[in-house]
Amino acid sequence: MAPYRGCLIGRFQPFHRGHRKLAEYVADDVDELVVGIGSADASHTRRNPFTAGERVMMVRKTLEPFDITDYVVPIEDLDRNSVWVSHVQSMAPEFDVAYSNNPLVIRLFSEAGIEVRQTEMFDRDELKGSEIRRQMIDGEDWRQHVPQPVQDVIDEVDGVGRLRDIE
Ligand SMILES: Nc1ncnc2c1ncn2[C@@H]1O[C@H](COP(=O)(O)OP(=O)(O)OP(=O)(O)O)[C@@H](O)[C@H]1O
Ligand SMILES: NC(=O)c1ccc[n+]([C@@H]2O[C@H](COP(=O)(O)O)[C@@H](O)[C@H]2O)c1
Repeated sequence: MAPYRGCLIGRFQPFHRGHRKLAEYVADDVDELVVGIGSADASHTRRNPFTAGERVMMVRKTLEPFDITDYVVPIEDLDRNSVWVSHVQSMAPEFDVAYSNNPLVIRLFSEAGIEVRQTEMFDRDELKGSEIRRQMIDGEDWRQHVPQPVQDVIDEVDGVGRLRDIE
């Protein structure tokens, strides 16, 4: 029988401890995990500082110790929401269920007849990409909110310097 696959889509700017807990939770639900790196074409902005490749490294290195097969697939944005789900399907391994709390993503998958599961938010006050990026810019302790392999990637690419330099 084909493995039951779940797809987790997000921008992961950066991949933080909330995302890791979410991936752990989804891994319990499915045989294989597809992680879609959304807005793959975006980088070097305050909202999307990291490239798709850098985010692939963050996710792969963090999920490495997990006992699950995972596929990490960059997915560029499109100007047309109406064909985005087909675009995702054209880039990712076939999956049975998607996981997201993003209202637009939920709406688009549901209209395409794909089951979407919403999940609990963990420590959302602290585990939030925009807040972690702000802490990086303001010199606060962002490290506690991201897994060690993600800290290593951010250090490798001088992510803090990059965020401070760009508008
Ligand atoms: N703390 C968290 N706990 C569980 N799931 C989370 C948490 N933060 C985000 N997610 C989920 O991860 C997916 C991807 O989220 P995303 O990459 O936008 O993170 P974010 O922290 O909301 O970042 P940003 O503030 O940059 O929008 C979404 O489905 C979102 O609901
Ligand atoms: N038309 C489109 O390109 C389209 C539509 C819906 C979601 N998305 C992407 O899906 C991802 C959703 O992730 P977030 O939940 O982290 O926002 C984002 O990268 C978003 O840009 C793209």
